[in-house]
Amino acid sequence: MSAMEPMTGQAAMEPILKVEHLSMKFGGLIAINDLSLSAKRGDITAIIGPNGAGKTTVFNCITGFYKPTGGMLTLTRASGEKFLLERLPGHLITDKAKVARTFQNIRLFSGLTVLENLLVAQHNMLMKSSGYTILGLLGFPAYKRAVKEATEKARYWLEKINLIDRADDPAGDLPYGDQRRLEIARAMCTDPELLCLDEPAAGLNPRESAELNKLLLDIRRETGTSVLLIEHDMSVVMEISDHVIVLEYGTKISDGKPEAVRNDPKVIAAYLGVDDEEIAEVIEGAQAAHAADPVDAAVALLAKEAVAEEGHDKPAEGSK
Ligand SMILES: Nc1ncnc2c1ncn2[C@@H]1O[C@H](COP(=O)(O)OP(=O)(O)OP(=O)(O)O)[C@@H](O)[C@H]1O
Repeated sequence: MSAMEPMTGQAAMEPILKVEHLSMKFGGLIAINDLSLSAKRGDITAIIGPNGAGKTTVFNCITGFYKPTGGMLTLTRASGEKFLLERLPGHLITDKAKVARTFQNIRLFSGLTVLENLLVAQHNMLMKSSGYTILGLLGFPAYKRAVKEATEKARYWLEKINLIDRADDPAGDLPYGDQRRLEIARAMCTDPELLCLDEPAAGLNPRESAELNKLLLDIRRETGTSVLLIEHDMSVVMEISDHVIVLEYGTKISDGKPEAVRNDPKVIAAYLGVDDEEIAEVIEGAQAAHAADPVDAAVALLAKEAVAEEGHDKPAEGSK
């Protein structure tokens, strides 16, 4: 298969993203080990897992920042066109495969205005309409039309994220939560079919996390964009995801609906750093004791035990 392939009739039914036998090594470290997963078109799919599980590495492989050591990443657009992401240069992953991303650390142009940040995102489209010439930039009607359209699109997204009143302020002056939403708006200005968000709720307070949930659900409903999300904030993951994939040490340990994953002893064990058989036993105990939410009760009990154990291990204050 070439990096770009024409549509087939079946294609629109296929998952938007299929990752097959992905592996990524950094020297002797195996960050991703034979990982396969898929994301359904129109779904919000979350990738979760403890620190260092390999989530960002998967994103970096999908978005062309890393060339994987092995495996295949197939993006199928709604038109049926297929792209092998591991073979595409980064700029074509955005322009042709229509994948956009945000980063764990905010990467806005803080000295540019809020509106300008959204226009820069559309730079490639504007350059194309100028015919890549100075004359084009000066007078081409197509260019003028493209600038008008780009500004309209930017303003549309600023309305959506409630930042239209701050359009002319430097992006760096915005509060942190607003900058996070602006990054999402910037990604949406490239008209992605797959939006990859790396910890969009990091550093947000509960009100801002709730706003983020609403924004992502609105995006999905109004544009049909598929969302792939890395997130540690379980209030975001559990409330808006259709499908959750859990990684640990670069491999998949669970995959399913949010509720099923939340109750999976393997997942709880990975997060608490304990044995999954022990978790299963404690959950059974909580069920037998008729706890309202046996999983919550089991997690609370194990977390309490872990804290008590840690306190026990610590030398008494004042001792050397
Ligand atoms: N460029 C790199 N060079 C060397 N090792 C790397 C590189 N990128 C990631 N790693 C290693 O790969 C493993 C997975 O890292 P990754 O950042 O993908 O995990 P993560 O699940 O996103 O973690 P977190 O939740 O803390 O962001 C870690 O052991 C990390 O140190």
